[in-house]
Amino acid sequence: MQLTFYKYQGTGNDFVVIDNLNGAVSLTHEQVAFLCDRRKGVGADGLMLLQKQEGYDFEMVYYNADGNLGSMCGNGGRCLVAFAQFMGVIETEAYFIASDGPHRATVEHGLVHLQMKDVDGIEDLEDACFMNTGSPHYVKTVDNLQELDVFNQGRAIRYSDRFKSEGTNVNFVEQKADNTLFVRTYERGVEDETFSCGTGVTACALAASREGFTSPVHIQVLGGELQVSFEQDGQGFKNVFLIGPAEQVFKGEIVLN
Ligand SMILES: N[C@H](CCC[C@H](N)C(=O)O)C(=O)O
Repeated sequence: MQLTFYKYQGTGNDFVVIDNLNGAVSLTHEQVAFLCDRRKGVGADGLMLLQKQEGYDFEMVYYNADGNLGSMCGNGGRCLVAFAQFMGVIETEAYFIASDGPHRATVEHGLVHLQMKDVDGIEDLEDACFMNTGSPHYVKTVDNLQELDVFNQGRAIRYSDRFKSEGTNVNFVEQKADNTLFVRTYERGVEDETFSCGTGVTACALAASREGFTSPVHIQVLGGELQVSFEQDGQGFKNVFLIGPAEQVFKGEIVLN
């Protein structure tokens, strides 16, 4: 089968994106893993299908690079909104359904503002915290993040007794001046450090709000800059938005076996 695909990236988190508005595309686990393989396929941190869904502008189907259906992906969501706009499915506002429920988004001055799910609360761990922002996130504050071995330290936490069966994404955060965080993330399903993780930086911003950081929090990641705005709601948070760029890189065709 010859498959037309698009490549998108949002702050260096990159995705194979496929138009499945006619419902004709159905990919196996192996085909998704092949398309995301950086040596044998196209190469990406994840793969998304743009699909029709009644009551919504579209449906986001997200797979991790390992070929498994994933939970919510914040950067992917922003990229799929940009793709839906490119395809003429939306103009500047979107209401779509993803694995963690409905999402609203707007495109303003080239940036996608994506509403994330409300977060009920933050679980405190011994020297870190844990929450679900659509995907599970462990958040640990560190010094000198540039020098940290994110791969090995992140992997050790992801495969620790508490997390090994379900997995978790692991974020390391350095607090900077001017309401800014520097974040590096080990991603479950990619099983490596990625250049940016949208649900991850969202978790880091909400965690930092407990230490005086205010909305919008500015976040630096290896692949660029993001912002997270939110409102406190008791122990939780509502009106959480992930704001950043989403760019089409290229379009191609690939033969699938
Ligand atoms: N890169 C994504 C997270 C993907 C989630 C996935 N790695 C998982 O939890 O299995 C983001 O921008 O939010």
